[in-house]
Amino acid sequence: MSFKTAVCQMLVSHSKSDNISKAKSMIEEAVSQGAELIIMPEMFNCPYENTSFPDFAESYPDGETVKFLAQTAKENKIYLVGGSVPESAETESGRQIFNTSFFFDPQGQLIVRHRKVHLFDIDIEGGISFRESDTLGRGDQITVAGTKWCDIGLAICYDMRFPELMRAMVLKGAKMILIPAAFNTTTGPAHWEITLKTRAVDNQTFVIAASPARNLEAAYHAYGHSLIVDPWGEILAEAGTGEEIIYASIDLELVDRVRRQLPLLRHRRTDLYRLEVNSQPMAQK
Ligand SMILES: NC(=O)CC(=O)C(=O)O
Repeated sequence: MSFKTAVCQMLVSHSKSDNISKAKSMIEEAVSQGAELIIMPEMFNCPYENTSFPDFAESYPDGETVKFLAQTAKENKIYLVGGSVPESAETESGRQIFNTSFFFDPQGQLIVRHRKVHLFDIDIEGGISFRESDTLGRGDQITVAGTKWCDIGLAICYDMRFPELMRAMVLKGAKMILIPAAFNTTTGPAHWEITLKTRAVDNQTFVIAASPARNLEAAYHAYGHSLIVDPWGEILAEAGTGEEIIYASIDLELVDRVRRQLPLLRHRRTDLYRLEVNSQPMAQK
């Protein structure tokens, strides 16, 4: 059995309400094309910059964006990954903002939320510097969502660079990994495609990464090139740098076929090495 998935590579502006309206029209377009699983980009309601995260932050379940996501999933009877948004939440160490992805089912119920686990604190000579930890707290869970098709792993952008996290999701049963992301024009050309293809080939899963469109008026220039890769490492769909929806038909039988013919997971030498996982078994809502 296969189903259609879509990635909405949308242009993000400085207006939250415009971003939500744009997301709505792109999601409706994808639904009209038969998509049942739709993935939005990282920070789709907010410019990707530390100065904006606190201003755009909202809480679950009453925030404008999360309400919109739940309602849109329900109205259209789709699985909807709400890219990510700045989430404001009370924690043991006080109020914090997280870079959070909310994943809704076709009844509009939250299945899981993933808070970005690895914060993007980097300084690349002649390129980009960014410190998410200036404004954001980090999540502490490995996130796998149960859906009617299969278990699906969820991570955000920089998380994809950590193969242990991806493997941990796969060991929990994930056959697909979804990654709202916003690489940039320094790291994107160098690492985006090779990293996504490698995660797909190592884990023999579908990997779907959703980027914002490139906005040259923004402080942070997203790479674009949203990508859908199959478990054999084939690219099923790739966006350019502008606003665009990409689609692919997902046949989960391919995961089983590839794993049967090339049994990497079974051939692991767990007598020699082993992945130790310390997080809770499942992300909490
Ligand atoms: N923006 C990110 O979180 C990650 C990124 O751009 C990179 O890893 O490169």
